[in-house]
Amino acid sequence: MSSPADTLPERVRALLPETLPSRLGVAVSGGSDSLALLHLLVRIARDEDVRLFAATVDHGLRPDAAAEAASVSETCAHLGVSHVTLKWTGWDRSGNLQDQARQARYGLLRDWAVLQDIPAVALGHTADDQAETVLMRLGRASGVRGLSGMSFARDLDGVTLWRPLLGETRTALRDYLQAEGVRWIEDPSNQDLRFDRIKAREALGHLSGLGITAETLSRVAANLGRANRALEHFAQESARRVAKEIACAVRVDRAGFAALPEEIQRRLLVGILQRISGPGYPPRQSKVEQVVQAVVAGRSSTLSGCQILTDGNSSWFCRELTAVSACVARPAELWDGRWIATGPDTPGAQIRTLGETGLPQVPDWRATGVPRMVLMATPAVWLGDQIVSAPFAGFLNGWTFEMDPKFPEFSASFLSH
Ligand SMILES: Nc1ncnc2c1ncn2[C@@H]1O[C@H](COP(=O)(O)OP(=O)(O)OP(=O)(O)O)[C@@H](O)[C@H]1O
Repeated sequence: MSSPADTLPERVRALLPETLPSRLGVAVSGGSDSLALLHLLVRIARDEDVRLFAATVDHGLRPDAAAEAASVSETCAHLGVSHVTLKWTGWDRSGNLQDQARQARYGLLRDWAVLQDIPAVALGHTADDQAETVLMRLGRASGVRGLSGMSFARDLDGVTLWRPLLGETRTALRDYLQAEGVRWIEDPSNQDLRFDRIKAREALGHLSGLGITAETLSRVAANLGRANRALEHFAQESARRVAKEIACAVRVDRAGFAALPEEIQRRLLVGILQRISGPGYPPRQSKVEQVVQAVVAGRSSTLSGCQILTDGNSSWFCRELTAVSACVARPAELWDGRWIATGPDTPGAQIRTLGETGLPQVPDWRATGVPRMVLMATPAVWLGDQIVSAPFAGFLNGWTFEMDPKFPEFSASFLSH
């Protein structure tokens, strides 16, 4: 890290996959990091017959933003890289502006990439960003996953994000730009101490006496990233042994679960909850601990729109009936954001929970071996008050339900995305 600027291109190339896609995106704000990334990728793309596409998001929040985007556009034209400015106009003047702007930025970049048939977009996060992330997460008492910081690659709804500068310090990148005679834009919000990231940057400057620097903290992140991958692997293997997906629910063998280390129990629980009620913010640590205890002790509980029921040696994780009882969809529409029904053309058919009134219409539901509460929260096909099909309760009548293929398979729920 912080090694000489003249070997920077080789170091960055070595981090990227061996074969690059023929169309590669790069997100350029105009600051030193992403501008260095642009220049480095131009060199790489030229050597490897890759077409580079750059995008700048104009959040419309600072008077200079449009001029900055125009300056990036000019630089790109000079380098022979096609460039677009993506404008964000969506702020409703409520909520956390930084957070909304960031989410909007990723959304715009993702949609642009999909539209342009660009499978991967490179971002200019550096070792300094990584160190600041780790420092901020220390303040939130994060665990192994959080302290692993940002990963090199991540999926953003079908587009891969790469961070090839994570091993480089901002100083090394600025040295490189200076050597190349490139000028960058200083973002004034980088001085704004209202932002935690800027506070972390400031604090980092006072910790070097303890050997805590951008380099060491980003190495800590890399070490913990490796540990995290090992834990994910173990969690995935454990899930295969003690958990099984049945009828929109997950059945967990309580004895197997109780024998697992606490960290793995927690990871299993969070993965299962997100599998059942869809991705979202992970539940709070204290809540997760309570539910782990409840499963081990055989008590029922609820969390994140899921119901956890005990049935002999098993715990069942299913949708909480009240969380889905108002969900109504037509066949071919997503039910509860995830399930799609396919069956014979039935005008007027609706997808609703099987519920208390539907279950008695399915005489053989007990043959499934699935608890009543679990089945009641599953989707069924209705025509008025009549059940047409309840596949999870064993009454198919020509219908099936499948999870939207955009969701990964169950065992992938325990891996970071
Ligand atoms: N306005 C922008 N337009 C295009 N790309 C941007 C813009 N802002 C940031 N980026 C991209 O994101 C990278 C990281 O910048 P920054 O740390 O400000 O982003 P962030 O999205 O807030 O990061 P994080 O993912 O940690 O929240 C930049 O190097 C650049 O590649």
